[in-house]
Amino acid sequence: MNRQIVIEPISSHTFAPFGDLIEVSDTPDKIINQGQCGRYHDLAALDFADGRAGISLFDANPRDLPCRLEMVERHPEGSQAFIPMTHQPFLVIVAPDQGGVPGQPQAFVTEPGQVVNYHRNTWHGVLTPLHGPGLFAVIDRIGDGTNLEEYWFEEPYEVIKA
Ligand SMILES: NC(=O)N[C@@H](O)C(=O)O
Ligand code: NI
Repeated sequence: MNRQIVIEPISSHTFAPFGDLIEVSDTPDKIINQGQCGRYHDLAALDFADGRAGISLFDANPRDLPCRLEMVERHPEGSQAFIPMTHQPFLVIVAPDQGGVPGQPQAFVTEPGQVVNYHRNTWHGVLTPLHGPGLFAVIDRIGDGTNLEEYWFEEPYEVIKA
């Protein structure tokens, strides 16, 4: 069984089954602040069941490629957005759900400046910066319960560049 995952280009279309890929476009939705700022409005589907939205800061260790994927996780009660505080790409791993367990994982690397919002209950790898500092703002659900389901693969995958 091929346990290699080849990184593929990310686009809002390829990522759509798993979440929102957020970035500025050529034309802002609205020009504000006396013409000094473009607003790119309401770009993600946020979802926080029985809880509230929170902003946290994550300071994660950068990883080198190729890297091992030993597990994926998901948050049954809410979406989770990762907003890089640097202009650096990061690794995004997602997998479809197949009867309650993850199917074949897919790997993407964002373009600098792109933001990712995992939809509620989407299998994903943990935050994986590829360059330091691995500083991110994270918008996810604050509420009761664990809101975390982990799945450890019997055999790890190797994530490699195309
Ligand atoms: N557990 C946690 O707060 N972080 C993970 O959900 C993650 O996706 O990195
Ligand atoms: Ni997560």
